[in-house]
Amino acid sequence: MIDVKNLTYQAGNKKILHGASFNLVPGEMMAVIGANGAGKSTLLKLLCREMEPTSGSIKFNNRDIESYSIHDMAMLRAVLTQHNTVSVMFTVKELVMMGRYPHFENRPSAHDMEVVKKTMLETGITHLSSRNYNTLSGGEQQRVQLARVIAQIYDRPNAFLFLDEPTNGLDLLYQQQILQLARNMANRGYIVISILHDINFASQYADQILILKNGKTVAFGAPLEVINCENIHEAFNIKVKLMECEDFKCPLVIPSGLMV
Ligand SMILES: Nc1ncnc2c1ncn2[C@@H]1O[C@H](COP(=O)(O)OP(=O)(O)OP(=O)(O)O)[C@@H](O)[C@H]1O
Repeated sequence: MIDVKNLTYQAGNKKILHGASFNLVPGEMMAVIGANGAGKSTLLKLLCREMEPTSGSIKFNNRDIESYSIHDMAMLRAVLTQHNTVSVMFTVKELVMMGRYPHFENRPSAHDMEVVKKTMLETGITHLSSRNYNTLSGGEQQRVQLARVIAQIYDRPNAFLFLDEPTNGLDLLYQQQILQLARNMANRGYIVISILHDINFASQYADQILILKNGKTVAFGAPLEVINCENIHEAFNIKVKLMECEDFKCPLVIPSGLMV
């Protein structure tokens, strides 16, 4: 369970995040959407404990996150960041094994190797196993990175998966594959939080959506409750039209011009 209350982050005089509050239960996927500079990455960094909040609280499974050791945090949450350049030559299998580093000291156990094998199978990258990671396409690399973070928490059913714009730079097929893999993790009981730029992907894949603008919460709730013209105007400063679509949890959002 993740319980966030009144989370605020300030840099100098600038409030970057103001009083964000939400809670998520196992099996839920939350998308964080909002315009550039809305505070999405700041929120994710606070959740990862990469930065400390100015005020407010974050509880993971009913415990303040500060009470977890660094090792416990590595067992509890895995993070897919945006920039994953690898300067040394690693095979795909070696890179996915990095996700298991918090689980062993010198050598991976048979269990670690089994987890890497299963994760590669589930993310559809087994055929790339011996390839040099740096020779893969952007979409293939993103799937390998996702396999790495899934391997980190594969055998931790109460864990969380945090994704920072995981579909960035990917074609439509890879975008769908990455989000489906994230959705599958939520369906297995993990809590997944993903920053997304595409509102329609957010409403298609997420159970909850947090909409931010200038660090403030515009809305938090199920796609049907929060995806409407008013909230999208408010958050993105654009006009939109809504179109009913059978397979979506809420109407499709179609940009229809700038606000005057
Ligand atoms: N340490 C800092 N000092 C001053 N301003 C900061 C600091 N960190 C972030 N900001 C500002 O806070 C705002 C929110 O940044 P953040 O990276 O969280 O936005 P975002 O919603 O992830 O944006 P994007 O969609 O462009 O990635 C931005 O205007 C950014 O310039």
